[in-house]
Amino acid sequence: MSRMYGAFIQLTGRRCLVVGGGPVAERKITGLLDSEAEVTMIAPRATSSLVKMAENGTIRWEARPFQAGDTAPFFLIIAATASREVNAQVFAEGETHGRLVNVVNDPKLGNFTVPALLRRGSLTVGISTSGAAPVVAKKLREDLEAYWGPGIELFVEWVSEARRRIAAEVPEEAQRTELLRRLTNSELLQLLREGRQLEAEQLLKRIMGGRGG
Ligand SMILES: C[C@@]1(CC(=O)O)C2=NC(=C\c3[nH]c(c(CCC(=O)O)c3CC(=O)O)Cc3[nH]c(c(CC(=O)O)c3CCC(=O)O)/C=C3\N/C(=C\2)[C@@H](CCC(=O)O)[C@]3(C)CC(=O)O)/[C@H]1CCC(=O)O
Ligand SMILES: NC(=O)c1ccc[n+]([C@@H]2O[C@H](COP(=O)([O-])OP(=O)(O)OC[C@H]3O[C@@H](n4cnc5c(N)ncnc54)[C@H](O)[C@@H]3O)[C@@H](O)[C@H]2O)c1
Repeated sequence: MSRMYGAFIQLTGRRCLVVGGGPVAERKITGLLDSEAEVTMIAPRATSSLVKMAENGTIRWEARPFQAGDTAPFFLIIAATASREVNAQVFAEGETHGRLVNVVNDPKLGNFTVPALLRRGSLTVGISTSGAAPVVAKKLREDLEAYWGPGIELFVEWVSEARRRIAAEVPEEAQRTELLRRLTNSELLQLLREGRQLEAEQLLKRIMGGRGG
């Protein structure tokens, strides 16, 4: 399998189609909703949680098999049935329209794959094995989650806030870069990882030298 191009896609309000309603479709739909996509599912049968999501209007459900022409209105399509033939048909049609198409059960098909995602606030870490071993992507994601804990989210928030202040208060470019480098290379992240928040706050203040208070 060739090496994939990494990208993060803005899906807010975009119409996305998932063909299939099994456990794999459910995982993909949960991910799409987490990115605020507008999700339509086409499948004769669906898991009980997908049925609930359709009932309460979280997703739109067309309870029938896939038909030619179904992909046309969608920006992104996931072929998640257990049938290679149906998934291949979904891919062929989506590809004709130049759409983004993911196929869950045939590594030779599809033009994108879904990575394992570690999400903490504005931070997203995506892990791909280029289709070689998805279970490894999952394991690494779990390891990273356990290693960084909730501290990683505060770290990103603090550096982001510091970056805003530095941009407003430090006119000299080289000095701005140097300050940000000191922050990110400091013990700050390690202290937050270990839950030593008070010490982390003191270190932050020391490095920022009173800027922005
Ligand atoms: C990362 C993750 C994202 C997500 O789906 O959200 C994801 N698979 C996950 C889990 C997982 N998948 C499978 C198992 C069972 C163990 C096993 O068999 O290995 C488990 C583990 C579990 O479920 O616990 C089976 C499996 N997966 C694919 C095939 C077809 C094939 O390879 O032929 C088969 C065989 C099916 C069969 O037996 O027929 C294919 C794909 N799976 C991908 C993504 C893409 C490549 C990602 C990469 O490059 O690493 C790709 C190519 C297409 C795609 O789906 O985008 C998610 C972890 C999320 C998380 O927890 O963080
Ligand atoms: N990519 C991944 O992450 C991953 C992980 C595990 C398994 N898989 C593979 O993904 C596939 C799906 O797994 P699953 O457990 O969700 O399967 P499943 O059999 O539970 O669900 C299949 C779904 O497809 C629907 N369906 C069947 N024919 C259809 C048609 N013509 N049009 C529309 N919908 C149709 C069914 O109604 C059902 O909702 C399997 O081939 C499995 O091996 C992929």
